[in-house]
Amino acid sequence: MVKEQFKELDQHYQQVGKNINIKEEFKNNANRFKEFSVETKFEKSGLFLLDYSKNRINKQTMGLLLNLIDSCKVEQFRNDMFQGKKINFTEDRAVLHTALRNRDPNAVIMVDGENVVKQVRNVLLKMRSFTDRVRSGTWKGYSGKKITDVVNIGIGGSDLGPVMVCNALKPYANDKELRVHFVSNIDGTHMAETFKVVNPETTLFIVASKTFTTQETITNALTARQWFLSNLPKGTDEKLAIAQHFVALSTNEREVTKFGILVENMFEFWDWVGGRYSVWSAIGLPVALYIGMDRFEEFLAGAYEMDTHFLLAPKHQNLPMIMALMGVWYNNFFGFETNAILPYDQYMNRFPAYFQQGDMESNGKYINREGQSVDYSTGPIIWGEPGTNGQHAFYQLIHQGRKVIPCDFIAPVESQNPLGSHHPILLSNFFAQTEALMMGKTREQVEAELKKDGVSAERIAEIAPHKVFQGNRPTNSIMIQKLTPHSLGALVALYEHKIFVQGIIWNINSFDQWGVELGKQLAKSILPELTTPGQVSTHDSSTNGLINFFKTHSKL
Ligand SMILES: O=P(O)(O)OC[C@H]1O[C@H](O)[C@H](O)[C@@H](O)[C@@H]1O
Repeated sequence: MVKEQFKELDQHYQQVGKNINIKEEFKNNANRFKEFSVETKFEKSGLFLLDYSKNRINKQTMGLLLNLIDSCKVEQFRNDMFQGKKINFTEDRAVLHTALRNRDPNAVIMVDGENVVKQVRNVLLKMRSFTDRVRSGTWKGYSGKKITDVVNIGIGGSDLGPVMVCNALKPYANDKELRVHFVSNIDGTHMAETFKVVNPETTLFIVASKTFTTQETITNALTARQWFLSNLPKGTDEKLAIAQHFVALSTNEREVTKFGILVENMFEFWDWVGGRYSVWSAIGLPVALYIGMDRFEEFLAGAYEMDTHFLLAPKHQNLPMIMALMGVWYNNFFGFETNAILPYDQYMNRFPAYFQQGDMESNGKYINREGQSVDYSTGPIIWGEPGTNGQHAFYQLIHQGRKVIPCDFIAPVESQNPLGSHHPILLSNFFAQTEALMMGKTREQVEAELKKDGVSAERIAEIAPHKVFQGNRPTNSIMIQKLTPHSLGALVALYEHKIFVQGIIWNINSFDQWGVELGKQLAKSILPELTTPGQVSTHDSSTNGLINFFKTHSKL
C-alpha cells in the first residue's frame, strides 16, 4: 500500500533527490532559509524555530513529501487519535496522551461511555493536594519528619519520562528541600546505591508501574519495602508507616492493593495511556513533587500548545509533520538508518534516551496494519548525547564516516545558567557543526590551508585526503527561547507527534510493543533453572553453555 504513495517520490529520488547537494542549493536560492524554516511563537512556550533548510531537499521534494500527508490520511488518523478512537487496535485501546494535557476547560473526550477529561482532572487534583502536602511538610514520615527524598521505582515508560523531565527542569526545583532518585534496573546495585544516600525516616517511595506486574519494578519495590521495614524502630506501626512512605502510580488497583499500598495512596491512570507516553499522567508525580504542581501543569500546557499546533497548522508549516517527512525521506529513500538527537543543553541530557524508547518502541515494527510484513524500512535507530560532549566523542563518524546520519540539533536561545561567555561558546559550536556538516571542506581548501602553514608539497600530498570533508550531511536545527516547563512540554509533544505521523505513513501500529514480550517470557522460564541444582540441557548449546557457566561459578 505505502509503496503506491512512495512511487512518485521514488522517481524523484532517482532522478533528482539522490544528487541534491545542499551547499549548491543554498548558492542557487537566496531564500532557502526562509523557504525551508518555520518560526512560530507560542503564547506560553515562546519562540520555536525549525530550520530544515540544511536537508537534501528542494521545492519539488517538499511538495511530494507533503502529498504523503494526504495520501496516507495522516490528518484523519490524527483526528481519530485526538477524539479517542481505538487506533491501537492490537490492544483494542484508544491513544489519548493528548487528553492528559488538554487544557480546554470545556473539553469532553469520550472513551467507552466515560468522559476521560473528567477522570484526568480528578487525578490532577489529587496529585496537587498530595504534592502540596509533601512539599510543604504537612505530609510527614513515621517519625514526624518532613519528606526530603523521593525514590521512584519504575522502568521503561514509568521511569524514563520522569527522569528526563526532572533533569531538564532542575532549575525549577530546590534540591536542598527535596531530592528525587530513580531506581529502574533489576541489578541490585541500583537499589543498593540508592539506599546509601537516603534516610528511611524521610524518604517517600513511589512504585510506578502501569501494569503493576513488571518483574523489575515489583522486585525492586519489595526490596525497598523490606529495607524500609527493617529500619523501623521497634514498636512502630508497620501498616501506618507503609502508608506514610509508599504510594503507587498504576492502572491496576487490584495489584496495588495486593502489594499493600492503600487505594487512597494510589494515583490512577488508564489503559489508553501508553507507557512511553505516560509522563503526562500520574506517572509524572515525581516531576510534580520535584518542581511543584503549578510547574507540572505548565509542562502539560506547553504540550497542549504543540497539540493545538499539530491539529491546526497547515501541513507546510506543521512542525511535527515536517520533521516526520524529513525522517521518511532519509529512512525510505536514502536508506539512512539512524537519527541522532543532539541537544545543546546539559539539562536535556536524557532527552535522546527518552526518545530512544519513544521512537524505537513505537515504530520498531515490521508488520503493517493489515498484518503483513512490510518491505520498506520503518522506525529509525535513535541515539545521541548533549553537545558539546558528543563532538569530542562520535562526531568524527558523523563528519567523515561512511554512514550518513541525519541529526537534530536542539538549543535554547537563553541559557538557564549564563555564566560568562559559556552560552555563546556553546551555541557557536552548534552553528559551526551544522554549517561544517553541510559545507564540508574541499581538497583545494585543505591544500591552500596547509600551504599557508608552510607545509611541504610532499607532506600535503600525503595528509590532504584525510582532511577533506565531503559535506552534504543533513541536519535539522530546533531553537527555542528558553528551556522552561512550557517549552519542554511543547518539545516533547513535537517529537511524539513526529513519531505518530511516521507510524501512519509506514502503515504500522505505533502504540503496541509486542517485541518486548518474548525476552520477558524466556527470562521467567530461565530463572528457576538458575537456582535448581544440576546442569541445564533444554536450550540451544550456547544458552546451555552460558547458564551452566554461571551455575558452576556462582555462589548461588
Ligand atoms: O509501567 P509498567 O507496566 O511497569 O511497564 C514498564 C515498561 O514495560 C515494558 O517493557 C514496556 O515495553 C514499556 O513500554 C513499559 O513502559
